[in-house]
Amino acid sequence: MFKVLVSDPISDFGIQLLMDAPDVTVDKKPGLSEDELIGVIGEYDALLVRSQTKVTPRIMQAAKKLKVIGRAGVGVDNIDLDAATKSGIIVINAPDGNTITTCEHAFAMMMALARHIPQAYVKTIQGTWDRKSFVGVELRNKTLGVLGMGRIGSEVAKRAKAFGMEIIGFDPFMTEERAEKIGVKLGTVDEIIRQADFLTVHTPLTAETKHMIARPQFEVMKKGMRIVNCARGGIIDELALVEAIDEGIVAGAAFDVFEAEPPQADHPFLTHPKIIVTPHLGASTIEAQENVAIDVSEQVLHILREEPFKNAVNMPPVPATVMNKIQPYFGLAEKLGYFTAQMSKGPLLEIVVNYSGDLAEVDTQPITRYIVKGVLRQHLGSDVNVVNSMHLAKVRDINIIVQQSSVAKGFTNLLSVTLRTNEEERHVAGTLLNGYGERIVQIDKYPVDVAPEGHLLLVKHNDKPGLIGSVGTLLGDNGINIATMQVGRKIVGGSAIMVLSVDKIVTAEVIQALKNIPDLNKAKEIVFF
Ligand SMILES: NC(=O)C1=CN([C@@H]2O[C@H](COP(=O)(O)OP(=O)(O)OC[C@H]3O[C@@H](n4cnc5c(N)ncnc54)[C@H](O)[C@@H]3O)[C@@H](O)[C@H]2O)C=CC1
Ligand SMILES: O=C(O)C(=O)COP(=O)(O)O
Repeated sequence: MFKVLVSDPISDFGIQLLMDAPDVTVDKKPGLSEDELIGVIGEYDALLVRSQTKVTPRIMQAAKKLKVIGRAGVGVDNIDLDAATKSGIIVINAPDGNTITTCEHAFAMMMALARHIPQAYVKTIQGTWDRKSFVGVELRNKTLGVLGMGRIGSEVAKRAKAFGMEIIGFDPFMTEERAEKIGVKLGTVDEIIRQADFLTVHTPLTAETKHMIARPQFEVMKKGMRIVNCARGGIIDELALVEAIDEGIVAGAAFDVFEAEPPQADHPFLTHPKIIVTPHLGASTIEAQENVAIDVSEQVLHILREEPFKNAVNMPPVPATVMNKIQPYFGLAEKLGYFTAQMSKGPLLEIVVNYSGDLAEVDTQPITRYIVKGVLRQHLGSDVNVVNSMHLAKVRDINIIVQQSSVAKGFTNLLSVTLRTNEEERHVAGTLLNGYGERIVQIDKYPVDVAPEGHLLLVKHNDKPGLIGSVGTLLGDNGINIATMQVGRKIVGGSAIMVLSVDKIVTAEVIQALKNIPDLNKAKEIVFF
């Protein structure tokens, strides 16, 4: 039974899928402190959060069973991604479910700012009928600067067009064609801040975007411009903004997010007459909360059940079309890595992976993660997974070389793994055969055809008459049934290998007895999972 902890308020309707799953129990414990979370996290397989729960390295260390952290929303800046990756915990988010809701909130904030709605409301309900102090401005014919033209920024731009605004945007990934399609002029950050009557930011908070709007930017802004931040606190320097408003450069600001949340009681935004604020409500609609909770619940369930999943934040993104092509190789990749590692002696220095045939034409990074996972699992067991395999190899100074070639030695696809240790170099190649599934087709220099499953016995010997019979007799005498047998050799009478799939474990004594057979050079049992 998988245990899921929900530590922030997340839509019940959205997590119904998890609550109904027969193999899952869900505990809702919103508002736990870091220490409280550390106290309970050890028993959980999955953690579901929004932005309140700060998932720190200390929590991750205590989370011995945790496989996945699901963020019911977009921003994952409350989750220490490096610590998650090192601990092999998959972090997923729900990037699409709150786009429109947050865009609408940014728009509501921009309109409230233009027409002083919050300030006018307060005065009116206090009994003052003040029509002079709240003369606003129209949005029509104003220039809206949009920094960050991803999902939310693009939707804001589309709506601004309907209000008759000119839009000038910047995003490192925005092409001229796409900008033209949504009616946005592209500009540099400098051009945007000089021209904007309204400026709205929709980037994540990164080292690059932190304080991207600060004193030097305020100094060149159009006098009387207005600023909206419904993305992340810290993109705009809060103290520099207050100064810019007090100096008359900025006419007003609307903020949904703060550098520290919740802000201290004496935060200058909370009392400034020209700044309006909301308590991080951008994603807070019934629709968005249901959407993100459904999305994240579906993916968490897939991860717990070891099924394919999407929206991982601490793994490279793979488009669905590519994923469909590469996913069938994941099992083979891990088995090849595991097989080669079991064959090898000595500390591992290098893993060389070669993709050929069909595999040379797709992004195979995720397959490499499975190979490395297979290699490392021999010694690290369940501590290694596809999230941390590359990291664990790196910290052990294991070099990973990935090669591609279009020729696949007669196969439509071929995946080969070579391990270099300080003692030897071992090599295994496999393929996915239509109708037959996973096959190992080469071991070191020998061609074979073996299904990577169960127990295999790998024997190196000299190609001499009677040797196969001796091996069969010895195994038979020890009650070990041979299911299949493959012999591979390069030249008649030269060195050869035998791969036997056997029905039960071959004990150390039997291995030793095999090694005593004349002309039998090596015997090794290989197991699969
Ligand atoms: N207030 C709230 O409750 C909510 C806030 N958010 C926040 O809104 C922001 C945007 O979310 P989405 O549009 O869904 O993300 P997104 O990933 O679709 O878009 C972000 C865009 O920012 C761009 N970007 C990154 N660095 C940049 C830079 N230096 N200059 C200009 N652009 C840059 C990226 O290329 C990307 O296109 C995120 O920070 C997210 O956490 C999202 C949902 C709710
Ligand atoms: O999705 C995001 O990035 C948000 O900021 C929304 O945060 P929340 O889930 O409302 O705590």
